[in-house]
Amino acid sequence: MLYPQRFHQFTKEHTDTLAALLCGVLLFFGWFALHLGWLGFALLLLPAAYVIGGYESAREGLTTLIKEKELDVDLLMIVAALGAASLGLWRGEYHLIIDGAILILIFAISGALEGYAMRHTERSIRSLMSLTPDTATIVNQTGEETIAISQLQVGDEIVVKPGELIPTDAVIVSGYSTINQAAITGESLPVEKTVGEEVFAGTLNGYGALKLKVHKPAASSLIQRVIRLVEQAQTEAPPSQQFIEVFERGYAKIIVIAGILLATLPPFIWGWDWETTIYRALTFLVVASPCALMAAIMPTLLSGIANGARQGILFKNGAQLEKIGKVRAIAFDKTGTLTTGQVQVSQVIAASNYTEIEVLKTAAALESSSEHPIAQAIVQAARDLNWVRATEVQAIPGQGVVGTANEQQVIVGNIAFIQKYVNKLPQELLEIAPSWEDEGKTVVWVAQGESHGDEYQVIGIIAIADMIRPEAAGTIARLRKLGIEQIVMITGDNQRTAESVAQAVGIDQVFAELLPEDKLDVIRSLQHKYQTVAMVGDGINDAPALAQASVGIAMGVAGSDVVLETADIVLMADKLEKIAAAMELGRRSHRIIKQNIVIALGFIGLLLIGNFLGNINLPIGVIGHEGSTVLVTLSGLRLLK
Ligand SMILES: Nc1ncnc2c1ncn2[C@@H]1O[C@H](COP(=O)(O)OP(=O)(O)OP(=O)(O)O)[C@@H](O)[C@H]1O
Ligand SMILES: [Cu+]
Repeated sequence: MLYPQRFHQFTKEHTDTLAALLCGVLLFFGWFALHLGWLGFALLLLPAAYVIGGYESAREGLTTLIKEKELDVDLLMIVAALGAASLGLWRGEYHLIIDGAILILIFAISGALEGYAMRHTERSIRSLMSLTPDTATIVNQTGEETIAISQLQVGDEIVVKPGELIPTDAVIVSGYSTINQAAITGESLPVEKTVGEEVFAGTLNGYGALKLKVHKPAASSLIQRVIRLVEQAQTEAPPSQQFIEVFERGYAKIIVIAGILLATLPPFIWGWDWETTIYRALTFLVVASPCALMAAIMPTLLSGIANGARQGILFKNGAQLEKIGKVRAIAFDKTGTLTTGQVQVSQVIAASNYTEIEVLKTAAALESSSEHPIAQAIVQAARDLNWVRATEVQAIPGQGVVGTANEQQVIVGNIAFIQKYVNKLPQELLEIAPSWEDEGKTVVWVAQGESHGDEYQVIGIIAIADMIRPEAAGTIARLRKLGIEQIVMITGDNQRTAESVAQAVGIDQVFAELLPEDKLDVIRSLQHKYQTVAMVGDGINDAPALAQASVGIAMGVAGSDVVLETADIVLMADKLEKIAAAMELGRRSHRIIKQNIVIALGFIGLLLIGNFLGNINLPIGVIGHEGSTVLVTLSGLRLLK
């Protein structure tokens, strides 16, 4: 049964192409028959060409007319073609029927082309989905069993053999392997993954056998969410397209009114004969229609989205593709964006009377309840020491955590946070901290005191080191080359650390020690000056700023869900240099759209003048009009490359 089903799919996908083809063949034989003088035969073939080529647009046009009481341009085309045919029949000038059929044919071709652009986009994204297997091998008491993905439950354990596709998002519980994540990131270099790390549905397992634990329902796996996002992208028209659509509807009405006037008045005013009058009115209807203008934007943007998806750049809608090309200022978060965010404890120094072990243990007791990367680094460093998880832990975003451990009130966080509790910081630590910060490290202070007492004491400081992304400096330089006027860093971390990183990557303006809402203010003030501002971030603390920015860009897919939802563009490949690629793509699409609009308006203007001066006949009008529509569509498809 595979073959008929495939055939069915094939025909479904290609109906408009087939219709155009069939229309062309019928038209050709109709024209031939007419030349041989077989009138009856021609009058059989040509109407068939009309029906097959025009059916789809007529149906759509009539639906819009009836349901929304709006005129669309497609309907005008059909009316013009039918008008030509009627005129031909009435006057016995059968070549007019051919002219109308040519109109329908080229119209069908441009529709097929547009459909092709749509499907191509969809396919680039669907190809992600087709990569996920339908079944998974689950391990239970009775051994291994193959079940459908839809039956997987959270908590199930599954095995994935070398060379197999990962069936659903899950966490590795045993084994080690290299995984090709190209399906979601566009990056074919395999990444190493081991126990505790997350693997994604649709990615390809390398040489290691893995045992995984399912930690979220298959339907909410990353790839499914991405597919949903893209489906949304296709249904939401960007503002420029919306504008064109509103314009179209108003314009279509004007054309109809003008067309009716042109078809009725000239015989009375200038004494034209009826045939010339109607012929010119029909030509007017065709050449004045804004088909080419309609095709100027969407195919281009869809092609751009498809192109981005292939490179691991996910545009959530076409508007963002247009916008990122216009960005004049860009703000980067530090941790996890300019740096890898895989932070590590590099040094620990205890205050007098305490030991380094105590500092780490105390900090870990609290940080084990925090999600912050710093927290994870501290817990990791203290993994071989035995400590008891603190109680009453409270995380204060952008500052630190407080809680109770060993019957003591403990505070872990940055210096400003600690100073709220401790009056006098140890002099020797105050001297060391800045030198760490100058190396780009973050200093975490740990203090403790009697519960409910007010005597807190610093017990030590911990240096947290992060690695600057190797591609960061290159990306900043490339953005400067692209003419971005302002590049800033905004971070919750302290000024010295921030400046050290900024200097290393070539950013000269730094806003440090910001709370999440302060980041938002910085974006606002940048927008005031530069209008279109992009923000690049990865953490929850960046979400407000990402939402405020004209273009919010999220790094990587492993980030938090909030960020994935808030951002307009997701760099799935987790590579900074994709920002420059996204901008170039945005600018190219902007350029192509502008060219398209100029071409479209140019053709409409020329043809209108030609028609008015009376030296254009219907076939030339049709070819000029529909030809420019096809030209503009094809020009948009350039962006696929
Ligand atoms: N759980 C925590 N443990 C220790 N310190 C913390 C914790 N959470 C926040 N801090 C302190 O607050 C500062 C700001 O944190 P925030 O999460 O806003 O930004 P960040 O992760 O340092 O950097 P960025 O804003 O560049 O992503 C941190 O640099 C750290 O000093
Ligand atoms: Cu048209």
